[in-house]
Amino acid sequence: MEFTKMHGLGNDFVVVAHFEDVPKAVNQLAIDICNRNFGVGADGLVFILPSDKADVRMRIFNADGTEAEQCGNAIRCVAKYVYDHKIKEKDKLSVETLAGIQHVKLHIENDLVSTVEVDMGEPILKGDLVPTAIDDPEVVNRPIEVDGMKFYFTAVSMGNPHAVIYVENAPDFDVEKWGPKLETHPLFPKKTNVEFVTVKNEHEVEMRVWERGVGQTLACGTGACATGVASVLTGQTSRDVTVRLKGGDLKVYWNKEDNHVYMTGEAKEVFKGTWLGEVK
Ligand SMILES: N[C@@H](CCC[C@H](N)C(=O)O)C(=O)O
Repeated sequence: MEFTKMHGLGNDFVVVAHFEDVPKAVNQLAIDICNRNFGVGADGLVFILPSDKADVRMRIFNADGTEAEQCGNAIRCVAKYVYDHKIKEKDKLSVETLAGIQHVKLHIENDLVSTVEVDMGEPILKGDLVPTAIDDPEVVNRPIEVDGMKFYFTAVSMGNPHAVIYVENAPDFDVEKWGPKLETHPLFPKKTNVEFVTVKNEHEVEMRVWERGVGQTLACGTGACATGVASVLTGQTSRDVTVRLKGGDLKVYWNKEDNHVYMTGEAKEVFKGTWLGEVK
């Protein structure tokens, strides 16, 4: 199976673009291919597929084999792949995902996509998609206890679940210790992505992330969007923020007019390869 290795700020993906649909045993394939010792190594496996509703369809599988509804960094990689490989030669694309159709604008330099702006749609603050079992419309700063430690989380869905937690110093926070305990807390029936955030000023936050089904990653696009929304809801930032992640920066803008969240950042193609394992 031919693949391309891509990343958005170090959130890395094995991208496969020549299938009509995903293989039957896709969950095991994702586990095998994402393995950093015995496979290619990646945070996720991404398929770019034909769509009858949009320019292309994206399906994203986490390193543990589970399918995610949405992935902000992967959408930017998909958009870059589609333009750079001349699958569609236009600078505005629509991408079908399990969380709906996303619209992207491409910024092109020397005939290649450099950065991508994604309309990530409206954040979801209530209902089944919000990562909490409690039927309570109040999403902001809810208490949660793990191993005798109390945190406060703001629940935001960007199509996939996020729990945003403000901490004193995100870059020094022990993500590896607390991330997995929060991801699998009984309060989150579908598990959750967890963002640890420090607000620097009204236009800048620092974020570290523990991703559902993956572990700590260098960046998370939907996590950055959820953080932008949570930071406005908690009155800490303006609607226009730079989210500083381990792998680099993302611009997030939550537009008051249409209630949509816009995310802008880079996407990179790193290498091509052939997967020699079985694809069933
Ligand atoms: N890295 C992604 C999110 C990938 C999916 C996530 N792990 C989930 O299970 O929801 C991003 O850039 O948004």
